[in-house]
This record gives sequence, C-alpha cells and structure tokens, in this order.
Amino acid sequence: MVATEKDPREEVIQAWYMDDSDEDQRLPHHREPKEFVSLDQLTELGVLSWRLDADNYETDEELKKIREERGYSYMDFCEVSPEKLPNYEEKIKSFFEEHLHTDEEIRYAVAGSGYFDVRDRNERWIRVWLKKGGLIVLPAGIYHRFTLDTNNYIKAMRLFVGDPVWTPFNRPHDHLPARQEYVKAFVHKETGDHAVDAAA
Ligand SMILES: CSCCC(=O)/C(O)=C/O
Ligand SMILES: [Fe+2]
Repeated sequence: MVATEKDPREEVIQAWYMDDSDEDQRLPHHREPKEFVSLDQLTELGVLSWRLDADNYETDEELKKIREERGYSYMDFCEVSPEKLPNYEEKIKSFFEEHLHTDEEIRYAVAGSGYFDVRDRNERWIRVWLKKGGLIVLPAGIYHRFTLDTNNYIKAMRLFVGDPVWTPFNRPHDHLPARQEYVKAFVHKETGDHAVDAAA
C-alpha cells in the first residue's frame, strides 16, 4: 500500500491507548489527547486483522481463503446483548476479567461492534474497536478482555482450529506454556525502536 492511502481495515478496526478512569466500561476511554495505535503496531503484538464483506460472509472467497490457510475448520456465532445472551450479566462480567486462552481467539463482527482490550509490552491497555466487517485474531497467551460498547450489541463469528476450547484463564496464569511462548515471541522480542527487557 502507498503511504498516503488509508488502510481499509481502519474503517472497521481502530485501536487506542486507554485512560485510567473507572467509568462505564462501554465508553471509549480515550486518553486526553487521544493516542491511537496503528494496526501495524497491533501486528507487532501478534494481533492480526482483516476487513471483510460482512453482508456476504456465506460466499466470501477472502474469508474462505483465510479459513483454509489458517486451518479454521470450526465456525459458529456468538450474539452478545442483554436480550440475546443467556446469563448476560454474569457473562459480560467474565468477558471483562483480564484473561488469556491457550489458543487463538478469532472473532469476526458480522453485525454490531465491541471492544477487545489487549495489553501491550509495557502492560498498557490498548482498546481495539471491532466493528461490522472487522476480523481479528488474538494470539494464544495474550492477556485481554472484552466488553460491548454503548450500542450494546455484537454478533461475532467465532473460528477455531479443530474442536473449540473457549476456556479463559484469568490473570495471573504466567506459567502456562501458551503464555511463555507468547512472551518469548512478542514481549521479549527486540524490535527496531524498542529493545524490551534487553537489560533484564
Ligand atoms: C464477542 S465474542 C465474546 C467474547 C469472548 O468470547 C471472549 O473470549 C473474550 O475474550
Ligand atoms: Fe477471551
């Protein structure tokens, strides 16, 4: 992509550093001034993203290709809203507990929107706003959480390699191999602009 062209993914996925306020989790929680995070910065944390045609997911060749290339054989849908999700209060509370999974978390917003918050290398929260047409992959072992935004509705396609395992391991679960592998690959990794933990 030429430097001046806007990344089409940014129309459906935006990310920014969060403020420290305890206000309603469904609010954007921008810092003042706003501090956006690029999708390339997310990639450096192992978070992958695509913009897809959510109105035609059943016949979408691009989605088919992603599924084939990444082995995402399993697919279902998860609708989150006070009306649609059984045990809504309990579930929304548990989604917002900081946790990790031992496998990728793959979510494609085919309707509605929501926030996936992920920790950066310095433990700061990055809020990733996933809207209709956005697909994200959170790598195994990344600490994260989920909340609806003020629209109170998302319908997400969930993809998985083989039989799905949704178990959340609430923080701290640093001893799990998935966490240790994530840290090795994405936290202690040296990049051009920051040699994290180089002196440790
Ligand atoms: C929008 S899917 C519900 C959230 C979820 O499944 C999860 O694991 C969040 O981390
Ligand atoms: Fe999760």
